Amino acid sequence: MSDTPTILKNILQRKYEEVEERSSVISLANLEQQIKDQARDNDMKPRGFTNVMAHSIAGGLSAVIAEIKKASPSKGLLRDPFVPAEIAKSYQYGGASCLSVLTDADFFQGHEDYLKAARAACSLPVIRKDFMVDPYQVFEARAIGADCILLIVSALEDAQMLELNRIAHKLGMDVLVEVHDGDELERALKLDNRLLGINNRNLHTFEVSLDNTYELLRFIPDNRIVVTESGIHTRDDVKAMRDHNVFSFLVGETFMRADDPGEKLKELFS
Ligand SMILES: O=C(O)c1ccccc1NCC(=O)[C@H](O)[C@H](O)COP(=O)(O)O
Repeated sequence: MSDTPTILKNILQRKYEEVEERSSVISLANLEQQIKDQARDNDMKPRGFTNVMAHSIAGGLSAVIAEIKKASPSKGLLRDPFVPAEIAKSYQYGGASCLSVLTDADFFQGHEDYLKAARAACSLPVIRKDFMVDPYQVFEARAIGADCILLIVSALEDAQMLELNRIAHKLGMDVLVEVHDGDELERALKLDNRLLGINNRNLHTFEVSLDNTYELLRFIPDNRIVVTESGIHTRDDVKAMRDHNVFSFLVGETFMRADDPGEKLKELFS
């Protein structure tokens, strides 16, 4: 990776600072205790993110991870007013398989409370959409109720990725491993996770191209569930992906700009 500053590098730098700040307020031991205390609460048990995705696809449907994000670095403010619990209900009604909730505050105007509120308002599994660089964040994810975490290959060394993946599984969560190019894909395939995300957005330049999914697809073994991420806007985009045997989707902006996100989901996917 070059030394030129990019938005992804800025985000990652901030994440390391954030871990320092947060762990000085709530220790890792404290988080672990919270997770233990919640273990008997049925509502907090992991909801089986990957299984729900696999089940949707097996039934011939598209498995849609519907995203709840207020703003993004590339597009600015996407939705205001922004009520995560209402959006979650609307997504469930619209047929989403799972939810993705941005918890990053500085770049996406997200919050952990948004994940808690969205998850409490529906029965769908939820991925904590954030930039994971440290085990502390994985424990934090489970403590707030996340059923899955995102690991962005370009943000991590191999050893870090393995460690975060191992901790997530130990805590009963699933992992979506995200790649953008062939080198990252080669690294991602060393993990045995079923869920593999191909981001059509280059997180350094913001350029989006659905061709990215088509190009990387042929290198992915059949036992993986490929999730195409970013830049899905129309029924034609969905049809083109399905024609390429891609049945799982992560969609944010298109839903966030719609008056009724669940209706928009139906419009694109049914
Ligand atoms: O969306 C951004 O501007 C962005 C910038 C830097 C890192 C990540 C970023 N987005 C995360 C995502 O990839 C999307 O939230 C997700 O795939 C949904 O994409 P879309 O449907 O295009 O909102």
